Amino acid sequence: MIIGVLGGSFNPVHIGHMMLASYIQQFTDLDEVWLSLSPLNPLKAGSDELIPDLIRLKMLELAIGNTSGLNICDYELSMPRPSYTINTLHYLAKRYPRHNFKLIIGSDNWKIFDQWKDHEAIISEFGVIVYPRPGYPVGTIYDDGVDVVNAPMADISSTFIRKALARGWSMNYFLPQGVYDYIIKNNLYGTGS
Ligand SMILES: Nc1ncnc2c1ncn2[C@@H]1O[C@H](COP(=O)(O)OP(=O)(O)OP(=O)(O)O)[C@@H](O)[C@H]1O
Ligand SMILES: O=C(O)c1ccc[n+]([C@@H]2O[C@H](COP(=O)([O-])O)[C@@H](O)[C@H]2O)c1
Repeated sequence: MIIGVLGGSFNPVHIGHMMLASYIQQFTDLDEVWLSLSPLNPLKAGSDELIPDLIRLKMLELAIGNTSGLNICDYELSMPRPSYTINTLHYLAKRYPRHNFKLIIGSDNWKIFDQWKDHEAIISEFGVIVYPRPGYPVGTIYDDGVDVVNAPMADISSTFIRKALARGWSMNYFLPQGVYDYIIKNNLYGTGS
């Protein structure tokens, strides 16, 4: 099987992530998409807003449920921090030798991909799928091992959702229902205060 790996902090996972994962899984030759929970992006400083790993994992589980073709990878939670994507891909390739893994990244990350650890090895050993993000036109990419997927864009982010929740706005249409209910029930992101 060909598995696409979509990494993120998922703080919280929102419908933009889910639309993308669902689109790529169904409209490309990937068999599955695995959402890989990243405890800390190596290029971002830790933030107070990052809620505990296990709560973010729980929300991913609620978002995916038993959707066929979508899965969760929690390997990075047990890794030293920050966890680098190349290490995760090497681990997955060793752990699941019958699968081929490809990395899925947005055009925002593609722009700074040369700052990622062993970015050339990620392309040559695994391959990368780039999808468009608002404000970051993909243009034409000639690199072997890099494909572009024209997935539909939803211009929302976890940052926007955290801010809106903290202000008491309803984000029920921006989050998978189970995730929204869980946030409200547990007073996460400043809700209920
Ligand atoms: N609306 C969206 N549509 C498609 N991809 C998205 C969307 N939002 C984020 N992503 C991508 O999903 C991956 C995981 O994202 P991440 O968890 O950092 O979410 P985020 O919404 O960008 O978070 P934050 O606002 O906290 O930085 C990243 O590659 C990111 O570019
Ligand atoms: O391995 C790296 O050098 C590296 C550098 C920057 C980002 N990443 C990963 O890219 C994914 C998306 O990160 P983000 O914060 O832009 O959503 C997440 O899984 C990060 O761990 C990985």
